[in-house]
Amino acid sequence: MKKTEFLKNGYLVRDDFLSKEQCSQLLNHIKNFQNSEELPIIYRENSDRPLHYKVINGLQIKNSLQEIENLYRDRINKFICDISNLSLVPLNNEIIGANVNITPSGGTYRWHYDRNSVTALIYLNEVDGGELELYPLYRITSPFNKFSFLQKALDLLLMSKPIRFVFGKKVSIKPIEGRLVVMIGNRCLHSVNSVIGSEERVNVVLSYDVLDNQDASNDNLDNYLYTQIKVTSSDPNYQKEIRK
Ligand SMILES: O=C(O)CCC(=O)C(=O)O
Ligand SMILES: [Fe+2]
Repeated sequence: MKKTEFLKNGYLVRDDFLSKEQCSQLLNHIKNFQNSEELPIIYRENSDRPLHYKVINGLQIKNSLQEIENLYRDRINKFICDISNLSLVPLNNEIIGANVNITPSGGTYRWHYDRNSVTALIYLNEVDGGELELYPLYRITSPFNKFSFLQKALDLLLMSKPIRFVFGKKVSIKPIEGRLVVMIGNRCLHSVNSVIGSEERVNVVLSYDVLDNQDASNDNLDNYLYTQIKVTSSDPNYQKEIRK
């Protein structure tokens, strides 16, 4: 099958995917949700850029934010299958499948690869700073994926600032109301730059995978991303054993 533009580039940006009205309606629902349930600030120190945000997880979305659940299972799912020619489906793991990231002033998201293959991001408001920074198709994957330590070593090497600077080609994407970004999340190194000003940056994160790659379970990473629980691993994206 012919490789689509999206697969060749590793990412795609589509402006006005949601209208201003749709964005403000979603923002309102998210605000109401935050008034009914206080979200903890997650702060995970990191040598380069910390993870500093609040998150509404997939179960909370399923129970309280039906429009986002519908976007996840319907419109966006169709869109990403069209642009990739792949049979992509929502994740079995409902907590991590659909999220809303809320990044406060000064907040950032650490450099990482996603554990699923395709990720769609919808920005609901425009803020200063808070750019999505990405290195398209930057990851070198080890053919020996049983040895996760090798992959971890490769990833950490390529992630380091000087190597990124010399070998990487960084793309910076401003968060703008209604803008959709789709990327091959497990091949594009990405991160969120510091949010400037007082307004929180709010965006929807929808994760998909192919049917036979649905075991994204990693309790340590879930605790790291969704709770304030102390975690021991230096980088919880990597487990001692990779479960494939
Ligand atoms: O908020 C963004 O722009 C990116 C978030 C992200 O990479 C993630 O939640 O995995
Ligand atoms: Fe990500």
